[in-house]
Amino acid sequence: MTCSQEGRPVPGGGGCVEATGVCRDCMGCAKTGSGKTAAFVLPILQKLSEDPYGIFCLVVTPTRELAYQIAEQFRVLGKPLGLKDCIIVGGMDMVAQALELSRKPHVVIATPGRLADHLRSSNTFSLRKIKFLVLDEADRLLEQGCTDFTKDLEVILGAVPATRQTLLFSATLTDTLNELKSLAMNKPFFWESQAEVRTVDELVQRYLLVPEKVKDAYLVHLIQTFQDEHEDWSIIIFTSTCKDCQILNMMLKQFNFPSVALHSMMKQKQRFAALAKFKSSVFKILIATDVASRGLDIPTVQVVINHNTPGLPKIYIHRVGRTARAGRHGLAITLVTQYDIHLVHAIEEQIKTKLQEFSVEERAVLSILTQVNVTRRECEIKLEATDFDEKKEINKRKQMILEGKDPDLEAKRKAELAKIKKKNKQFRARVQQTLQALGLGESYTELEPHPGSIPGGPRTGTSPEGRSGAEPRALRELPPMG
Ligand SMILES: Nc1ncnc2c1ncn2[C@@H]1O[C@H](COP(=O)(O)OP(=O)(O)OP(=O)(O)O)[C@@H](O)[C@H]1O
Repeated sequence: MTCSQEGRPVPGGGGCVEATGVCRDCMGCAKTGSGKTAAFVLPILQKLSEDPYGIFCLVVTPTRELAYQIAEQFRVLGKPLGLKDCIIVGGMDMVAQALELSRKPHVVIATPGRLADHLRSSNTFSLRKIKFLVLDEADRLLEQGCTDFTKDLEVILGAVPATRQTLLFSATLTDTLNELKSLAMNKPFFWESQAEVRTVDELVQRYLLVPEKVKDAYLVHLIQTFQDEHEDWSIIIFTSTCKDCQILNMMLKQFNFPSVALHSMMKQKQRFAALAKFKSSVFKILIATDVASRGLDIPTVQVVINHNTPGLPKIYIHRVGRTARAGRHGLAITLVTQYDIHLVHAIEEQIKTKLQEFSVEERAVLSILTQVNVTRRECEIKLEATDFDEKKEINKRKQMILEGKDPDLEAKRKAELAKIKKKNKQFRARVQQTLQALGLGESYTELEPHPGSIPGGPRTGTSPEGRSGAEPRALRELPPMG
């Protein structure tokens, strides 16, 4: 493959070694499951074979599971070279890691937080001689989301030499291109796979319009159907929060589904164990937060279900990319409530394709509705009896302290904000009452979302029943809830 500078690949272009022999930094953007890992592992191993020493290469990646997966690829492909690697991630023994680092492995694969901790606290190893710095899922590493890596990255970038080759990879690089360019120097070579549609052709993408309150019944019905019809299929269900992930797992277990959970509030050993059980197909259902949405390569995954519609199109791209990998086929179903329709439109616009409706037997959903809702409530009560929320609070406080914030001050600010919001709400309610008393309430109630309707006109692939614009049947036929 050859390229143009900062452009798409062009025939006969110069590649990433300039005429002067100096290696240019590289930014690689290709669809999920297309083999980006091997695209950086193989050239690094080739260079390592010419001049083997440690520490030769540093790979930084956002999640611990991904670090282990990348290390596995280095091990398999680097076996003939007698490659020595070292994985530096949080949740594992820091002393053992320090010892491994001091033994000068050829390749270090790390998550930012733990590596920065080692750099701050230890002088038994050095990254001053590395030739390659790889930032896998580079856009995530630079994002300032719920986990902000920027401070740790500063420490890491301060510890690596200026003369190095930096390689940035992701399926969604383009949105953060300008920030990434500041990391990649010496006229970065930018390679982007040419395709209008940003998801793979082998992926069938569907949405299922469901009222918020009956979402779980639809989920249970979908899983039951897939289990009955395709015994060997593995399914990943993505949820928005750790708590939801935990509750859904408890709930599915109550229905005797073989499920495991993966989220950041679990101990690292439990996380690895859950993933291993799912990878080996001992458990066919993985319920996960976005900690599993990037990079994980599990060939047996046939279906991805989004229990919540992702708030950002790029999260959607990575989540659904856990299936239909390396030329295989896969199915992604996104549960969409009346409040999420604008999110679906944003996703469709980004991926340049329309999601089509997935039709289900609604009578079957209705038949399990009460049982599912009661089970969920029972699981919620069980979880409330544990210290799950308390643990979350402790973790939050720890994170704030690490970020240099005062947790008590932050709590006070949050409480004040909530007070202001409450006052605003009361004020709006009073205005609404007054308007209604004057017979002017109509224009305000129009702002409320109508369950089941899809603003933005009819969609492609609507089922023959033509649910677009109409209230879904399940919503009208719901039996009274217990
Ligand atoms: N040339 C190849 N031929 C066949 N399979 C390949 C090839 N290169 C890579 N693979 C396999 O394709 C799968 C997906 O590769 P990989 O995990 O690197 O994808 P990716 O592009 O990094 O995806 P993501 O964006 O989701 O991280 C892996 O199982 C890998 O072993």
